[in-house]
Amino acid sequence: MNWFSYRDGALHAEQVAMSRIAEEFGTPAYVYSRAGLEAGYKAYRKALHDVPHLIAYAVKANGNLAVLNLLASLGAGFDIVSVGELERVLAAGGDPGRVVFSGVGKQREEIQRALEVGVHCFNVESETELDRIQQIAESMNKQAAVSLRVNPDVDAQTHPYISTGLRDNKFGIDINRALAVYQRAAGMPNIEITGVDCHIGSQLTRGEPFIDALDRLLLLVDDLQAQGIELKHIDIGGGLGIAYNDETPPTPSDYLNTVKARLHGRNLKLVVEPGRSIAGQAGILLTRVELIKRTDHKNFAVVDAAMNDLLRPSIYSAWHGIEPVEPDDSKEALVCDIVGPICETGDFLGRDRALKIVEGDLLAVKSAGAYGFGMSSNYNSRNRCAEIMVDGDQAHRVRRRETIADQLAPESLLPE
Ligand SMILES: Cc1ncc(COP(=O)(O)O)c(C=O)c1O
Ligand SMILES: N[C@@H](CCCC[NH3+])C(=O)O
Repeated sequence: MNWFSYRDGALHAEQVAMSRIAEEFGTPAYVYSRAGLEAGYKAYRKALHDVPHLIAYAVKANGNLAVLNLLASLGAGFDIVSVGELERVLAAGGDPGRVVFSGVGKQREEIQRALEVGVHCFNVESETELDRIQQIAESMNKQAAVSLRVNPDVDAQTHPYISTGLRDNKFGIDINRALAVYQRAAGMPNIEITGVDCHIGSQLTRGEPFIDALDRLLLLVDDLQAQGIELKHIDIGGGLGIAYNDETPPTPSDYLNTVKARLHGRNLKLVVEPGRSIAGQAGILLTRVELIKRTDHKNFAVVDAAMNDLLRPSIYSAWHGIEPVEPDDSKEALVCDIVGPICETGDFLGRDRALKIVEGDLLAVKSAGAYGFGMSSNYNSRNRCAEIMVDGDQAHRVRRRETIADQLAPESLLPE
């Protein structure tokens, strides 16, 4: 389902025409749909209404403050991987008691801050980190709630760069070591064991790898119980994919019904960490065709967005739907690559697309609500673009476009 649809010959986000947004706020711009974000979150809430649960939205997918604030107001918790993400959650009104802290390289100051505000738990990714948390918690005279992120050695069948549950990946504690690490943790005075966690990758389009990983985790839960270590929660991570093109991932409810059936009869709160499946389809990148470049071999539509705005096509060869905002059949179809102005051949948003476009037309790059703005950069000293949230018939700017002055301000010169 997509919250961007065509009416009166133009693409609308809910009731606002994209051409109006381009006029008012300029391009390129990310445009999010409040209704889409709400629906993404509520799909999880509905699927989990009958079991104790925590929906910890993965901030990395889209950490815009208005997005976080909206999700917090709906009751979401958050999965964070840095103190920066923690501060964003707090600034957006999120409840630290509903935050899980993941990541393989948590720094001392980050652990300290998380203990200070009282996060729900740390998803611990190594024994070294466990020792570090014990040490810091002791120095602060606090108890640290801890869940071990286990690496179950399961192939998520996704792009290798975003697969995280194989034993060759840097994430989590080898499942074969987990029992011993739990036993060590149980003896640490400032550690409170609360759960177990795994996250095997992102953009999974089949349910089997999730269930495979869950089954392995449940064997561990049973072993722990036999050793007298009782867990309060099981965190199955995020990772559910979306349809960028013709993929057919399970819906949250299909996926979670299978999970709930597996957990039936166990006294475990179910924690999930979805990112993409909440925000992905609720955003587009709006861009304008600067010029059309024709050669004997190939045509290029050079647009005003680039790989610095949307990196996914460049680094994962990811496919995003690209469509004119005002489709016009009277125009001639042009087979072209949609490219940005950046000095890299890898700077493309789409390849070999047939588009009926001329210079000046607006394009929508679809399914860009997750891992879009969050992965953007200032490469080639380009300004990071604005973010707009459409709410019914209103469009609000929820982050202004940077200016060159913003980029120059923090720089310092060597003393003379
Ligand atoms: C630990 C962790 N949790 C949750 C997520 C969210 O994943 P997704 O956006 O695929 O749901 C990620 C990213 O893959 C992650 O690394
Ligand atoms: N950045 C990735 C997803 C990585 C998920 C983070 N663990 C993407 O754009 O698809």
